[in-house]
This record gives sequence, structure tokens and C-alpha cells, in this order.
Amino acid sequence: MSLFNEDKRELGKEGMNEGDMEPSAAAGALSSPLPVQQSVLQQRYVRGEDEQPKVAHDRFEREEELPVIDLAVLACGSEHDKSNCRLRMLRACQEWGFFRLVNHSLPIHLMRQMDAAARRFFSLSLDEKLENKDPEGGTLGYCSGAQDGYNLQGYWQESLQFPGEKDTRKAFLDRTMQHNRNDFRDVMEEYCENVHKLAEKLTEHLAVALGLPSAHFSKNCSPSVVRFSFYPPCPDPASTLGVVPHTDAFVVTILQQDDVSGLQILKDGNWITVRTQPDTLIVNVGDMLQIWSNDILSSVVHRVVVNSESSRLTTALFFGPIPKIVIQPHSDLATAEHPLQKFRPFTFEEYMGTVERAELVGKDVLDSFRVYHTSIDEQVTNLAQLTEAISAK
Ligand SMILES: O=C(O)CCC(=O)C(=O)O
Ligand SMILES: [Fe+2]
Repeated sequence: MSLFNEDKRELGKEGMNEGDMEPSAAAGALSSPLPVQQSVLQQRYVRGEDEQPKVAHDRFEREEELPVIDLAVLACGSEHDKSNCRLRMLRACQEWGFFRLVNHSLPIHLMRQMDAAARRFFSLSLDEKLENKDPEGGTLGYCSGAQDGYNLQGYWQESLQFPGEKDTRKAFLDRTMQHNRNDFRDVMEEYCENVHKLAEKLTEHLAVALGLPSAHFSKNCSPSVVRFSFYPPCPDPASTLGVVPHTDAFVVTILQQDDVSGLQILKDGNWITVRTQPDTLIVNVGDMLQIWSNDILSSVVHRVVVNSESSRLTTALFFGPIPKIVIQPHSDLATAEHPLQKFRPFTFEEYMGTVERAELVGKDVLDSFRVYHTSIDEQVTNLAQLTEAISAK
């Protein structure tokens, strides 16, 4: 176990060649990472004092563990077991915003193949990786925390992002990835199709658990983005982050981790490190599901810490609403104790625009869409209730 107050160590040659992220001396709009060894963390990666992680990637001090959901129970358990399992999933999404999925039906060989293809991509030379930048200047394709003007600038990570929608993804793959297109083509299609089905299933179970028609969420959703994140070994992990505290904007995220931990969830004010467990998946609630569920389910703040010994690779499929859909809480989920939450009407596309412009921090984006003011009528009602309560005393 490593605590963050140990001496910073020099990294050996191994694991620190192509993945290293030293910015080019002539930092321009596209200042690029260079494949050189970095033994001291560059200033651009150093987070502010209050953001620097105090809990190391392999510190699992608290007894609390992520709730586990067994999809086999939902596939072939008795009605009673299914209903209990759905309720456990619902509770996990309320209390943790996260759960671990076992027996998820995503073929293990596909998970391994996907991991291997991404690993080969990140081991390409920097020039080869940079050939896969988004032709339209967005965040698709290859990006790294060393690039200026990218909203993950200064994060200790590299990423490779593909559109979630099948035809757009195929077209993107054909325009980019000339070095290892075949590595990705078949396996990615099969992988995405399976994870898409899984995401649909999970949102259907959640809708039923909430008392809504099963297709209530899934009929308005599709895979939004597929993202591979690579976190190289870091000379000073206590001063930086792979991803700063944020929530995911979408409906659900399905994450595959390798055998190196780094994902941490903020629970009751403490950072809980998610253990790695082979062949399992991590699922979390996104902002859109929190809003749709009238704040019953919660998109919980999480971050990624890095370490000095090993690189880490994750694959995430973000399942989100169709871009033009107007997002509003479902009025059937309002009760006397839990009234309808107010958000100004917005489309998912508009929400994503705000996320992309903002530095990802906590729940600021979600809260910026809330309407806090009350109407005159509501104020009069509140005042009448207050007066009644006071005079009853
Ligand atoms: O790589 C991880 O463990 C999680 C990354 C993440 O939270 C994200 O990309 O939204
Ligand atoms: Fe995330």
C-alpha cells in the first residue's frame, strides 16, 4: 500500500516512454505531449492545494464497499428475487450513485479484446496517436491532458473517444485510426452493441423499480460516447489527478477497469476507492437520470487518482438521451414529501454544450440548470402554511 506522503520516486524507463505527457517546449494551441521521461511533475498538472488527493489509489481503509448487483438474478431469478434485486439497484443508485455489476452477460473475451486494442493504441508513438485527433477540432479521437484548449487540459491522462451512434462511429473510424483500424473495427462494434443492450436493460430495471413503464428511459436514449482513458505512471501522484471531481452528464455510464485501481467516489464526505475485480463492470448514474428521476437517483461526484508504478486503462460507454430531447423530471415521481424539482427546460444537447465549456467540477453544471425561485402563488401558500403552523403552537 502506498500513502501519498512517501518520497517521490524516479520512474524507471519502463512504462514511461510513449505514455509520458511532457508538453512541447513551444506550447501553442496544439502543444503536444512528447515521449520523454519526466521525473518531476510539470506545473501544468499540479492541482490546487484543496484538490490534491489525500487518499492514494490503493488505500481501501473504510469497510464500505460498493453494492453488488447480480444481473443473473434479474435474468432468471424468481419474481420475488427479481423485485428484491431491482430494489437493491434502486437503493444503490440513491445512496451511492454507483454499483458493481456481476454476471453482466458482456462476453469476457470481448472485454479482454477491447482492453488489448486500446492498450496497443496508447502504446503507439505520439505522432501516430496525434494523427487521430478530432478532424473537427472537438474532443473525439485522441486527446491528452497536455493539450491546450481541451477541457481536460492539465489532467494526468490520455484519451481516445468515439461517437456512440453506430454509423457515425463507423464513419469516424474510417476517417481516423489508420494504424490500427482493424484492431478496433469488429471488436468495437460487438462490444458497443453488447454494452448498449446492457445499458438498455439496466435503465429498464430502474424504470420498473421507480414504478414507471420499463421503456420510459431507454426509448429516449442511445450510446452517446465511447471513451478509453489511459493514465500513465506519474512522478508525483499526490499533486495531480487523472480526472477532477465531477459527475457524468449522461443517463448511465458502464465502466470497465483493468487491474489497477484509481476511481474514487465521494460518499458522505469521504473518498472511497473502488476496488478492481476481474470481469466485473462499474455502473453509475448520470445527471440526466438524476433529473428524470426527480432527484430520487443521484449522480455522485467521483474522480480518478493516479499512481507512480503502473499505468491504468478504462473503457466507458456513456448512455445518454437523444440530443434534441427536452429534459424534465417525471411528474409522477413527485410526492408530498418530495415535491417536483424545478429545472429550466433544456435539451441534452444544450446541457452537453455547457459541460464542454465548463471545467468539470462537482455538481455545478447540474445545479446551474435548477430554478430556485418560487412563484408568487407558491410564496403566498408557503406563508399561509407558516402562519398556520405558528398559530397552532
Ligand atoms: O477512468 C475512470 O476510472 C473513470 C473516468 C471517468 O470518471 C470519466 O471519464 O467520466
Ligand atoms: Fe466520470
